[in-house]
Amino acid sequence: MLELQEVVKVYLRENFRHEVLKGISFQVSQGEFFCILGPSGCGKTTLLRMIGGYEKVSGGRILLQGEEITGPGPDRIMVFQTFDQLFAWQTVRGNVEYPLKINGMARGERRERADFYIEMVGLKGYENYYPHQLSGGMKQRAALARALALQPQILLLDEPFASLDAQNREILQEELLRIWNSLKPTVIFVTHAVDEAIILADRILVMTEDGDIKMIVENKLQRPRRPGMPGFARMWDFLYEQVRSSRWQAEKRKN
Ligand SMILES: Nc1ncnc2c1ncn2[C@@H]1O[C@H](COP(=O)(O)OP(=O)(O)OP(=O)(O)O)[C@@H](O)[C@H]1O
Repeated sequence: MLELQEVVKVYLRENFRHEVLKGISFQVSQGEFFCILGPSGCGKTTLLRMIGGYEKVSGGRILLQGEEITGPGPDRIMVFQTFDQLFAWQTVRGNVEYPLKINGMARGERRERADFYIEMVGLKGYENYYPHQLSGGMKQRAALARALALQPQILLLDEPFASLDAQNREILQEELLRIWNSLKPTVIFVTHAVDEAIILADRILVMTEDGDIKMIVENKLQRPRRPGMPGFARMWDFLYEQVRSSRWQAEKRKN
C-alpha cells in the first residue's frame, strides 16, 4: 500500500548539507501496524512528515497505492505528541467536526460522524468540553478522534503518548489497539520507546542514529502483549541493543 524507494532528506544548515535520511526503502501493507523506532534526532519525525506530504523528499519516491505523494491529503492524517494540537477555542466536538466542515460535509452528517468517533475514543459526555478542561490523555483521545473521523487510509502517529504518565500511556496503547482492531486502518507509529513498539507493532523498523535503516523486525508475539509474557524480555533486550549500538557508533564517528 505504501512504498518508500530510496528516500533521502537533506537540510541546509549554515550552507552545510546535512543529510538527515540516507536512502530509506520499505513497504507497509494495508491494515498493518508499523512502528518506526529510533533514538532522538535520527529522523523519525522527518520521515513521517514526508509520508504525510508536509515535507518534500530530497531524493527517491514515496508511493501510496502506486501514486507518488506530492503533498498532504485527507488519506493521511498525523497526530502529534504535544497537547496543544487541538484548537483551544473549539470544544471536543468542534475540534472533531472542523476538518469535516472544511471538507464540505453537511452539518448533520458531520455531527453524527464526530459523535461516533468521540464515543469510540471514550470521550462520550465530554463533547462540549474545551481543551483546557481536559487532561493530557483526554486531549490525545480527542486528537485521535479528529484524525479517525476523517477516515484516512493511513494514520501517522508521532509519539502520541510520549507526554503521558506511564499508566495513561498504557491505557491509551490498549485503546489504540482496540480501535485498530475494529477499524483496521494502516498505522505508522513513531516511538523511541522499545516497550511501546513491542506492545503495538506487527513490524518494527529500527533506525540508526544517522538516518538509515538498521533493520526491520517482525513481531510475532501473541496479542495482547504484556512486558512479563514469554518472549517479551528477549525481544526487548534485542531491540534495545540495536538502538543503543547504533547510537554508540554514531557517537564514535562524531569524535
Ligand atoms: N526544518 C529543519 N531544518 C533543518 N534541520 C532539521 C529540520 N527538521 C529536522 N531537522 C534535523 O533533522 C534531524 C532529524 O530530526 P527529526 O525531528 O526528524 O528526528 P526525530 O528522530 O524525530 O527526533 P525526536 O525523537 O527527538 O523527535 C535532526 O538533526 C534535526 O535537527
